[in-house]
Amino acid sequence: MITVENLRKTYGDFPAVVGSDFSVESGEVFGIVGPNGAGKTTTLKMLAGLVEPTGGSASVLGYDPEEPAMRRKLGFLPEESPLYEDMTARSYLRFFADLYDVPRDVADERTGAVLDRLDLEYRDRRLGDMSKGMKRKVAIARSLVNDPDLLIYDEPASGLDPLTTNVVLEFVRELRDEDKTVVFSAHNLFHVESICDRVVIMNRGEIIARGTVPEIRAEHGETTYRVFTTVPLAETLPADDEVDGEERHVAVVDEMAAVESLRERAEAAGGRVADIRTDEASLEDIFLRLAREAPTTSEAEGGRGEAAPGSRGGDEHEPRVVGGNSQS
Ligand SMILES: Nc1ncnc2c1ncn2[C@@H]1O[C@H](COP(=O)(O)OP(=O)(O)OP(=O)(O)O)[C@@H](O)[C@H]1O
Repeated sequence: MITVENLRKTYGDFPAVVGSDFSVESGEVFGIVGPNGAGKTTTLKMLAGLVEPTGGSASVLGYDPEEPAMRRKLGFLPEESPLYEDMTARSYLRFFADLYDVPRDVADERTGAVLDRLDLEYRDRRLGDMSKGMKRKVAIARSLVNDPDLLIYDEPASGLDPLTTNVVLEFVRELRDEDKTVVFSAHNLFHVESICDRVVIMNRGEIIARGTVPEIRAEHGETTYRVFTTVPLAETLPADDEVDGEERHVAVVDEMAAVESLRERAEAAGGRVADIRTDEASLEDIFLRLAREAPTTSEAEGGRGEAAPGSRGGDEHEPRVVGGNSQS
């Protein structure tokens, strides 16, 4: 559905996207995640044909994104939706239906169903009098007016209250169930973790990790085990809770071999391992670590463009030493 090869964008001298490679399969929810300035919006705009790449290529729905035919098959939600303040939601959606040559009755039914699912009331209210969340829902309905197979959403839930965020994210999840493909950006990792099939993590214009959330966890995250024993061992500390009058001691280890060793020694000491709890790194933990390991700003300013094309996932992404000091 989307193939991106060594896609780059430089604004003047500033490399906003330094060479992305990824593909999005039909029916996926694909997340592009990263902090402010990572290059997410620039990437999405290149896919939507709104920003011309400086280099590399993108194929979207089998088209070059610049081709008008592609845009008719796409639903794009910009980060800030430019809504016409004096129009009502209804007239605004009809206006876009006309632009896409969608008959009004079809458009009314289609967008009405979307707004029902998004719980938007007051459809005859001026857009200028609507809250941010309401406007976002209208913009989402607008993105579906032409019944596209592919949706590109820039930060769909950014700045919304928790309830509205849930409604919007749940809606995105449901789009997948209807065989739509969704590519969306977020800086809130929780949003991505809960609904994406696959993600790329971007930082300072480059992709620093990619895969399903479990794959990224396996590759970049640390799993630790809290092992509860009924007898004290060299590396255990007393645990707060007793269970049925039985003492609990706890050790934190990061390998199954260490868990086994604790088990053997607890049994040798007349006790046992009573419980093992696994703590998995959240995407947030992994992201913070990867971002720390990424180039410093000084390297980024002079060196984003020198980066090898393509992803820097996996072994390629060793912490790099800058000016003799690695980031700590
Ligand atoms: N039109 C432009 N001219 C010059 N620089 C730009 C332009 N658009 C974006 N940039 C710069 O490119 C970098 C990437 O911006 P981009 O908007 O793609 O990031 P982002 O990940 O979407 O960030 P945010 O979460 O803040 O929206 C930023 O440093 C930004 O200042």
